[in-house]
Amino acid sequence: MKRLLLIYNPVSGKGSFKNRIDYTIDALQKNDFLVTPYRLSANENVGELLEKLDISNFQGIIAAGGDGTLNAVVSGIIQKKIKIPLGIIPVGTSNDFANHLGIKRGLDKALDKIIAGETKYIDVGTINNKTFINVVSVGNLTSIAHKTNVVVKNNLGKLAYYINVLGQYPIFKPFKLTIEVDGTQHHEDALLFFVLNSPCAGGFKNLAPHAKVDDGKLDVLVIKNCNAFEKLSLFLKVIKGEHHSDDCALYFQADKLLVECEDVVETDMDGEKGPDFPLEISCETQLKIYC
Ligand SMILES: Nc1ncnc2c1ncn2[C@@H]1O[C@H](COP(=O)(O)OP(=O)(O)OP(=O)(O)O)[C@@H](O)[C@H]1O
Repeated sequence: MKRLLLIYNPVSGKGSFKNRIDYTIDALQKNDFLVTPYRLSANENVGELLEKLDISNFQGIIAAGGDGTLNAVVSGIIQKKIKIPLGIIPVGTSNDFANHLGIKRGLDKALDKIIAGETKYIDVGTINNKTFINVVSVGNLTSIAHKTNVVVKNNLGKLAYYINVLGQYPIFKPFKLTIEVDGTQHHEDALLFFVLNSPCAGGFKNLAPHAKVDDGKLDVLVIKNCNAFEKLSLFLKVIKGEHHSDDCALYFQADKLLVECEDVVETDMDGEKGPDFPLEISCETQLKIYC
């Protein structure tokens, strides 16, 4: 039998996966996989866990949770240079990254991908020596994500987040960014800043319309400071994925960038608090996933 390590987050999304573990083990066992479940703790270092477990006994790792769980597990895999494939069971609130990979909600669909055993390599981002799988963001959107009450978020899902975004969008505070790419510096008075691996983030499906997870590049999007009318018009374009050529947006691709900020603003990576400025961001490593 092939051995799989199943790392699950008991609170992701509505916390429902913990009631589906027996079903998951049964489905995989019927297909000749022996499953070792592991219950993730808040802020756990998965790299240390993988070292303790002697991962050479396993043929694959599964992460069951949302984007934050995926970030924790992928960080451990990259940190310990582990080469076995990763399976994803998307049971978080947004699951932006899994959605883009075509791994839809629904346990059976996710398990089918693991059982079928097909794999591919995808890009992973690095920010100040930490790993991100989907997105780095800066700006008020980030503090809204961090401040959105977990209980409310789990009950209302993305709606709680959108209500907060819409309420606070008119009063987003601008910040002064310098982005250095290939020897060129961009100076921007920004409202929001994103570096994306996939096109989807924050529940928006086309935030980076040209992004591909396996092109060795990251997509950079700056929403510039603009007047109230331009803000509203841009927000509507973002929903349709038509914002990237707008005068109030700067959008390009890069494999390496250095970002400095004159103001004090929070950063976010994959929905969790990110490092402080300056940010050294690159797209370097490739991750093998069941897909
Ligand atoms: N056992 C646990 N108890 C409480 N919190 C946990 C536990 N394990 C992990 N966490 C926390 O869960 C968060 C990650 O949640 P995750 O992103 O998977 O779900 P989500 O927010 O519902 O989904 P998404 O990010 O896709 O919207 C991290 O902050 C992590 O520290």
